[in-house]
Amino acid sequence: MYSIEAQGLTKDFKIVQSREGMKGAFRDLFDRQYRTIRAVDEIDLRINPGEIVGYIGENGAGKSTTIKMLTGILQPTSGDLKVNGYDPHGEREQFVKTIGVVFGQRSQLWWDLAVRESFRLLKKLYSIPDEDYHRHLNRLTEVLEMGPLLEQPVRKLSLGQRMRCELAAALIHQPRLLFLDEPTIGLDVLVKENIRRFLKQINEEYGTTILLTTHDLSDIEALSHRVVMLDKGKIIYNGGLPELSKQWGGGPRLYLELKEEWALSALQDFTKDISAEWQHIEGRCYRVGLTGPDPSVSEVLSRVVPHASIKEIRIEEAKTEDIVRRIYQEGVPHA
Ligand SMILES: Nc1ncnc2c1ncn2[C@@H]1O[C@H](COP(=O)(O)OP(=O)(O)OP(=O)(O)O)[C@@H](O)[C@H]1O
Repeated sequence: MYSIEAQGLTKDFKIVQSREGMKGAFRDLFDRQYRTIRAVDEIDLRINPGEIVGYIGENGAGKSTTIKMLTGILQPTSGDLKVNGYDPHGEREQFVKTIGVVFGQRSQLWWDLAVRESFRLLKKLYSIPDEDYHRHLNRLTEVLEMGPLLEQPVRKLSLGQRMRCELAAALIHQPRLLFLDEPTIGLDVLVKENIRRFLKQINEEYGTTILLTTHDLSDIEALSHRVVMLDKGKIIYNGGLPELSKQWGGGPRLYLELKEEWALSALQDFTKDISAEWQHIEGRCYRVGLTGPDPSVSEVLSRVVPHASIKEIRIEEAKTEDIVRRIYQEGVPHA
């Protein structure tokens, strides 16, 4: 059984379309016009138990809407959906016991209560047996180093401390599937690192499936086995991160500092029969993108060396962030 199995999953929102001017506003009062926005457009998605999948996309791509359907908050307009074997919206009561949710911006802890009291309430809510609760809470307290935080009211916690408690709250009932929305937003590097280590640990130890939505690609790089990229409600990439770099990274780039400044057109001339993209950085510094399958660094150098003297050479691998930004900007050509 898949943790998540969606087929043709779609969500439309009907929104009121306002007419212009005073007259329009007046007409709107009596005769409303609606427009439909397709936020999620027939997506097919299968996630196996134990996978960590990064769900990425630009603002407005439809990530939150998908997560809301997967967690049962929103009812899909059409399509088939099973999460942990349940229809998330239709069988909400049993279903929520099998998932954990952390939304970076929202808290599921009670602001004025001590952290331990919030956990007690969750124990009741999920009907967790005493023994399981204590064993699991002790383990979470140890791994997330929450000991000194348990008696403090939530409102007194720092963001990093609160996020650790949020994670514990989402996992207290040992869900098989964890949804994380921007789990490291606003956290400093050290806390981010700890949280990522913890997530890896629970994934390995308990086989918890994790679906992670984030704008911070280093979260994805550190954690995900697979990345699913959404654009205008459609999945445009579903695969590994290294493959993404290989497919759209444009290969390595060559950084050259020449002894003299050359006109870009002259340098382009040297390599005009191979797919090398020249860029003038500043002064005597240039960057050459090796985009096609054929050109190699040595090929480019062999064209340049007879004409121009080189002061410094560096090979730069394309960064995931740059690749993803490029895909967002240019789209996936053969999606
Ligand atoms: N309740 C709603 N009513 C009308 N339109 C909505 C509603 N929720 C989302 N939308 C629209 O659906 C589209 C997808 O929004 P969604 O919030 O799912 O994107 P997102 O990828 O999560 O973006 P972000 O990264 O900014 O959170 C957007 O065009 C948004 O304006």
